[in-house]
Amino acid sequence: MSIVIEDAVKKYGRGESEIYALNHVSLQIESGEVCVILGPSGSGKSTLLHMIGGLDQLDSGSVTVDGTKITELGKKALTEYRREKAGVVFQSYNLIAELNVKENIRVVADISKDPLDLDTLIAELGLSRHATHFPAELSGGQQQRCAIGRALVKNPDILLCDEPTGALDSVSAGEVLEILEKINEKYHTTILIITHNENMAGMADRIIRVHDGKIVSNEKNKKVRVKELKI
Ligand SMILES: Nc1ncnc2c1ncn2[C@@H]1O[C@H](COP(=O)(O)OP(=O)(O)OP(=O)(O)O)[C@@H](O)[C@H]1O
Repeated sequence: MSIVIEDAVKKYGRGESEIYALNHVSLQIESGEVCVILGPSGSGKSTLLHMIGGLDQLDSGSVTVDGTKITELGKKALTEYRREKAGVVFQSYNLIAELNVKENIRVVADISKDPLDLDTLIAELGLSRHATHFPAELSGGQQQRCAIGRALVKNPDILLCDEPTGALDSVSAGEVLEILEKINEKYHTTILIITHNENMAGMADRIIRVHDGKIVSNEKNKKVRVKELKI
């Protein structure tokens, strides 16, 4: 799904404490791209991702996904967009502690129109042997792979990942990124990844750099396999 953002503005605070989280941002991401978003803390990366995910509202400007201006959708249509089209993965895995891996993923499958096959997805995530394990019995990397499964089971067109490897060691981070790479290849999901890790940029088709609420660069990149990166 292509993403077009036009003149997006999001401000927080008032008067002296007013800040522009997004300061007249315009950008375009092509369908099926892996896009890595880099920038210092507080530069507006998460705000940008939330807007694309329909999780928050702009003050002005627009976000268009696959030809639909999601910034103009009513409540019901926006909920449907979030439920069907956009999957979100956070640094903290947010799994339900009382449910095992398969059940955590099934919760979302049950409310999706056309979910992926649970067992196939769990195998792709490398979690077949852990399908009946509870979050407390999993490593951080395994928990994040489960969280990715939960975001992916609805077969979204866009997968939005906010620092997905921020809490992981480099080996687990590499495994998570290889899964994102595989998913992009198999399902042609457009994937946006926020990170502080410059080395991750190598896996991107597009690298976007954000600073003080502005896009400072947005460039195509000739990507390499995650395996070849030093994460
Ligand atoms: N709900 C909020 N209320 C007030 N200010 C906010 C809110 N959300 C974000 N901000 C501010 O907007 C700016 C951009 O925040 P954002 O979280 O998008 O940055 P970020 O680049 O994702 O940072 P980090 O890498 O630390 O997660 C920051 O100055 C932040 O303090």
